[in-house]
Amino acid sequence: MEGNSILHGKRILSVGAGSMAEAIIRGLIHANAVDPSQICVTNRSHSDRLQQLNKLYGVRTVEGADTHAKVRELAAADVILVACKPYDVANTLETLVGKIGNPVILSVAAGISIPLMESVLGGRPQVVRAMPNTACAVLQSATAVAFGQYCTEEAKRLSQEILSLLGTVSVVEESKMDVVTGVSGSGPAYFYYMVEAMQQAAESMGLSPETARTLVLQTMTGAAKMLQETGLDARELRRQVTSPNGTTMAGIRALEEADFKELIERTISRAAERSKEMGEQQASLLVDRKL
Ligand SMILES: NC(=O)C1=CN([C@@H]2O[C@H](COP(=O)(O)OP(=O)(O)OC[C@H]3O[C@@H](n4cnc5c(N)ncnc54)[C@H](O)[C@@H]3O)[C@@H](O)[C@H]2O)C=CC1
Ligand SMILES: O=C(O)[C@@H]1CCC=N1
Repeated sequence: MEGNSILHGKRILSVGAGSMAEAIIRGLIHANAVDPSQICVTNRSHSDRLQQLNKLYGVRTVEGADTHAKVRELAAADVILVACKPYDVANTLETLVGKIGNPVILSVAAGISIPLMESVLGGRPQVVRAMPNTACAVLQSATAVAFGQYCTEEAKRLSQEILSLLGTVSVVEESKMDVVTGVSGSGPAYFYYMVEAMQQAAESMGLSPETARTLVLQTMTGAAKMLQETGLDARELRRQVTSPNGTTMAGIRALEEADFKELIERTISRAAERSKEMGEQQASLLVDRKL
């Protein structure tokens, strides 16, 4: 662990202990970027889940109901990772008001806008909205980030440092976050779906499950490495696989007949729309509550 890192001695409190919180915690611990004692996790319920995270990663935990300990953790936090479901964000942030200093509020919640979070927190909170993906767990996330109006340079550097330990970081305008969510937040699931489909097809055509898994996984990994390491774009790499009138051409033709590119556009667009919709729902609930 680097003693001179901007993360040195910083306290990170994760509000939420689900898949995304675990992916980030696992990544930070595996990157050897923080000492487990710098991370504390809290959850609304399920103390067995907190115990599990403590056992797996050595992080500290506080139970939702453990009020004194929680108040202490909130007051001391340098970064509060908001990793609960989008519909829980506003209520969760409300419970922080008056109990926190001026930490970086690092939200990974899909759809929930920076202005909404700023308005719930009141004052001049340092809100950072990020959209990582679960590959944080293996330090390969494609993360996009947008900064709120009250973020200091230090807050921007701190959040970027944390996120860049977990993979690539692209700074975007907040208005692009729904699209980002459709592309790279949900993206791993499309990829896994493709893997499932290829494995299923391979098995139904007579390959053993083990052979199907090995061939499909290595094909995906090899193709991803070719994209990264050759610097060639996908179209050129595809051309190199496609012999005139050969097998690949026959396979690609089936994808074209099914309008594969249009299907992918629809897939990303639906996910992006859902992100926008979730944000709008939460914003209107908040307006209703204030009336
Ligand atoms: N799963 C993914 O691939 C990605 C998820 N996200 C975002 O991450 C967030 C979490 O998603 P998941 O981890 O998949 O959900 P999840 O359902 O696995 O975890 C959410 C956790 O938050 C806890 N929680 C709810 N309210 C709380 C409160 N007031 N205090 C403490 N804990 C509370 C719940 O008990 C639960 O453990 C969501 O907002 C999602 O949009 C973002 C990028 C990718
Ligand atoms: O499915 C979801 O809503 C979350 C956000 C991006 C990936 N998973």
